[in-house]
Amino acid sequence: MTDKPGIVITGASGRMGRMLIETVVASDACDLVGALERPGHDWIGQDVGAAMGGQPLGVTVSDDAVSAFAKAQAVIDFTAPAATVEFAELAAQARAVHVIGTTGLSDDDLGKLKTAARHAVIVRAGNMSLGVNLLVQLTKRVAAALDDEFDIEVIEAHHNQKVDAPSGTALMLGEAAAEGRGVDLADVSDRGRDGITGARKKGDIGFTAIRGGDIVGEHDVLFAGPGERIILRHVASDRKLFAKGALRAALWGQDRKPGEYDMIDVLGLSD
Ligand SMILES: NC(=O)C1=CN([C@@H]2O[C@H](COP(=O)(O)OP(=O)(O)OC[C@H]3O[C@@H](n4cnc5c(N)ncnc54)[C@H](O)[C@@H]3O)[C@@H](O)[C@H]2O)C=CC1
Ligand SMILES: O=C(O)C1=N[C@H](C(=O)O)C[C@H](O)C1
Repeated sequence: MTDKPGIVITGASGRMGRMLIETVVASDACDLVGALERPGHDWIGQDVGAAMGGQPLGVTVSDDAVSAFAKAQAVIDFTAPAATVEFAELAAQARAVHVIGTTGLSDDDLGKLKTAARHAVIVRAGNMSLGVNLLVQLTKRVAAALDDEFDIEVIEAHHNQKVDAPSGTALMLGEAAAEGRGVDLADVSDRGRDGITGARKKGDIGFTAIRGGDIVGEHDVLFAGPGERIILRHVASDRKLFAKGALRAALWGQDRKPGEYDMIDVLGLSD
């Protein structure tokens, strides 16, 4: 036992799960106390370090969230919407900080997270990197400075295994652009053009999703105006930056009041 926060990683075998295990184990500021996978996964019952092909870490992969969360001060969760909603309730019961990187959550899912956050700290962001969260603030400022003579388009590219579109980051950027313009994204969002779409509607915020190969995550916000274009761009080339951001959020969340927070709060980037 140490007095460092104990951290549980959900979705341990996933692209982000593995990166998070490595990041937590490499940190002096916390201890890895649990690793979860979905019921039936072939990692269940194995030491997580050995399952990853390395040295044993003394943590057995389990599908028992209740027991794992009882030992944890924080849960870092990059899985899938149904799992995240279930983990939010259990993390709140255990009073563990729940850091959520999962994207593709529905409005109904978000309502359930809000309920869980009455009892515990939830830090959620569609992107945990410093660069993207700076880009969010820049997008808001540029959108506020330009009128609707400038068409706003959010273009994102990801690997061929990504299951949701637009990406969580693209939606964060779209929300920021809408906020800068003083409009509601739901009223102006234009997704998935195909066929005879008619001319672009003034004031819309468009989204385009590219999927291919092993692209980690790339986002452009395009402001296309008469005679000029502004392009704000972020390129992620290593998932480590998301894992580092998530761990920072887990440590930041210790001793905070229950509620919903995001990476703008964690990084101190609010206007
Ligand atoms: N916010 C951010 O900075 C980032 C968010 N993401 C998001 O994180 C999520 C995961 O991404 P990847 O790691 O690429 O996906 P992945 O498919 O490689 O991993 C997801 C893992 O979750 C596991 N899982 C699913 N249901 C579970 C359950 N009930 N209990 C325990 N484990 C469960 C799966 O078995 C799998 O191992 C996606 O929603 C993605 O968009 C990814 C990268 C950065
Ligand atoms: O699924 C991914 O890989 C990523 N998902 C997040 C998103 O939906 O924006 C963040 C990052 O771009 C990688």
